[in-house]
Amino acid sequence: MPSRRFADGEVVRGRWPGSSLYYEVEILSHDSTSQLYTVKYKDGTELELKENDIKPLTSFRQRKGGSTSSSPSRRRGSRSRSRSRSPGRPPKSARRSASASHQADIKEARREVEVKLTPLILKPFGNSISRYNGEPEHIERNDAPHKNTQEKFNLSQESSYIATQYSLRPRKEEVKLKEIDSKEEKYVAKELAVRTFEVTPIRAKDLEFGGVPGVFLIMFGLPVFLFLLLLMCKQKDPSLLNFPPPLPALYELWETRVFGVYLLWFLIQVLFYLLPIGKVVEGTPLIDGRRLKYRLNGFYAFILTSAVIGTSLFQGVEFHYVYSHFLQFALAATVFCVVLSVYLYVRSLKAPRNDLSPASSGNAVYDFFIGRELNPRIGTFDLKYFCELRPGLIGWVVVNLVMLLAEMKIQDRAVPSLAMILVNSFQLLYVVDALWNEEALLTTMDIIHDGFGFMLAFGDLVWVPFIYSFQAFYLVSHPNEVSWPMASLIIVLKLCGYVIFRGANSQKNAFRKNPSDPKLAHLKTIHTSTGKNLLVSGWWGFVRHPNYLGDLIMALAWSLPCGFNHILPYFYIIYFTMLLVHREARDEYHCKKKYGVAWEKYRQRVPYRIFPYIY
Ligand SMILES: NC(=O)C1=CN([C@@H]2O[C@H](COP(=O)(O)OP(=O)(O)OC[C@H]3O[C@@H](n4cnc5c(N)ncnc54)[C@H](OP(=O)(O)O)[C@@H]3O)[C@@H](O)[C@H]2O)C=CC1
Ligand SMILES: CC(C)CCC[C@@H](C)[C@H]1CC=C2C3=C(CC[C@@]21C)[C@@]1(C)CC[C@H](O)C(C)(C)[C@@H]1CC3
Repeated sequence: MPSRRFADGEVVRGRWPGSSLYYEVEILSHDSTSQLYTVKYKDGTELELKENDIKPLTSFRQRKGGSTSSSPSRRRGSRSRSRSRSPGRPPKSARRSASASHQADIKEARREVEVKLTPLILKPFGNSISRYNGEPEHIERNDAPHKNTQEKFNLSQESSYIATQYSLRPRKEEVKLKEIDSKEEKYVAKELAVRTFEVTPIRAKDLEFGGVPGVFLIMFGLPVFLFLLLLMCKQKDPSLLNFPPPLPALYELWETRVFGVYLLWFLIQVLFYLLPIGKVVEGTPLIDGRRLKYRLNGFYAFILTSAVIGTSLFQGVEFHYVYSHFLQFALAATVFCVVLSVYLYVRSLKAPRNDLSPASSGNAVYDFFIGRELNPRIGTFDLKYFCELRPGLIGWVVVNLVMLLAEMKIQDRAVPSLAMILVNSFQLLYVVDALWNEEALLTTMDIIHDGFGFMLAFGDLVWVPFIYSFQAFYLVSHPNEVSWPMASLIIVLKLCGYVIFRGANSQKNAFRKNPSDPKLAHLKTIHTSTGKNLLVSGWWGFVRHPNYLGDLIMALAWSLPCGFNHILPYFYIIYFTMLLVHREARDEYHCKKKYGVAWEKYRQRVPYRIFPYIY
């Protein structure tokens, strides 16, 4: 049996995941199978660390004068000393051979970070590690003056993560220091990136979606369920009490021409994605400090697609073909998604460990579903990012348009029904909003946490275009007349949902981008030991996931135009409630791990998750 180096109860220094910082931790236990130590940070956060990420207290060589207990001013003194070793001052490395200097620099950088940022340094600031995170006195107004330009701040904000980890200085000073330090920290992060970061395999108990049996069921069940729903919806009486229609044989559903049209659609979107228009931004830092670049041109892709669709309509292209072959298109998309998932899994086997998703487990079935590789790319082409917003999401709008035209044709209408117009415009607003705020996607769980595997491939390429368009599909064969007063009420509901959804998402994105944004000065925050704070007022003080609440209200407004004759058009809101309740639980789990006691405090301050006074 392999021996362990540290005993339970021993106080050591543990590396904070994703950074090079070492904090005082207590060893709680050790798992001999996974060889992981469960450690507790002073703010109560419990994490599992590898032995390599733990160091005895004695191994931390202190700077002369014992800087770990230094006062704020002395600390800054130590900063300026460290700056003298930044790339801006080459002599040291210039004196050495390239590889020797490289290695030595890494060593130096590591020692630098370890010594400079020991938690003891910050004691005089009432740091969250030495005090209960998020206590009332730590809840402060977000009213720091905004001195720096947005651009400057953005540059330093994420990359100076290391420097701000435990710092609770006045914000004014903080922002200045962030700027000064950003270059240095970037350098350190870059150098440290050469070390391989081992993705810790998560244990069976941490598997989400019901583990291996759960994901197995989802992978086989969802496509079958999709076809059943579509077939049911096509029935004259789509009551759930009716026996579900038999699934047609695969050969009846397969049409090579349809698959060709689907491929053409996909390739057009690839082409638009590759156009060198739109600004390039950096994603959130990866586990090894790197930040990937993303071009934001989703909105342009949408405009170009609209132009192509408009021209095709004008040229008399028969869009009814999509409606009359809807099941065939769903199958073509499913087949494409399966092939893509297999490709993603196979290529992930060659991916460096650094590139694996934190959600991956080491189990082949589970990883095929959740995605093994976090950001699979071919050159600069980011497969996950592309699929999340382009072929499926824009495809959804096109499918809705197809349904609108089909309704006019089948019901022999000169103009579409009010119900169809409402559904089309509501969902168009949702998609345009997503593309307009494309950058916000970079901070979602899908991009940061989940890999790219069957789950997102199927969700993005099949589920979104063929299930999210379900209301419009339903209205083609089940007309519903909506009165104007009813329509007005539904519009008000949709707008309320949208205001909450957009308000909450924009507030959080603005805060994450620039916590000193003067527009957010009135908001209260809780400090956390990671350096990122949590909003506790505004939308995020209302419930813990106000964006989900807004999204669900909008989802209800999408179903109401279909009337109350059948439950089928309400499938979306039922599914979506389940998805978001589950997603909220996943996010809660991650935030608890990330923020420890501060998250607990946030939960106390904001007790409801999604629905105020209900849940
Ligand atoms: N239409 C659809 O099918 C779907 C739509 N969505 C929508 O996508 C959007 C993004 O959703 P999702 O990625 O799940 O999650 P969120 O956008 O809600 O992001 C959750 C993260 O926000 C941060 N956070 C949580 N609480 C606070 C707080 N009080 N103050 C500041 N930051 C906080 C945390 O990350 P950190 O602290 O690390 O920044 C947390 O992990 C939502 O609007 C959702 O409705 C999602 C799924 C499906
Ligand atoms: C069926 C599967 C088990 C689950 C599939 C889930 C996916 C359909 C969703 C997961 C997260 C999504 C997001 C959006 C669409 C649905 C999926 C892919 C989103 C692009 C919709 C538009 C929003 O404005 C958004 C915030 C950009 C969404 C991001 C998450």
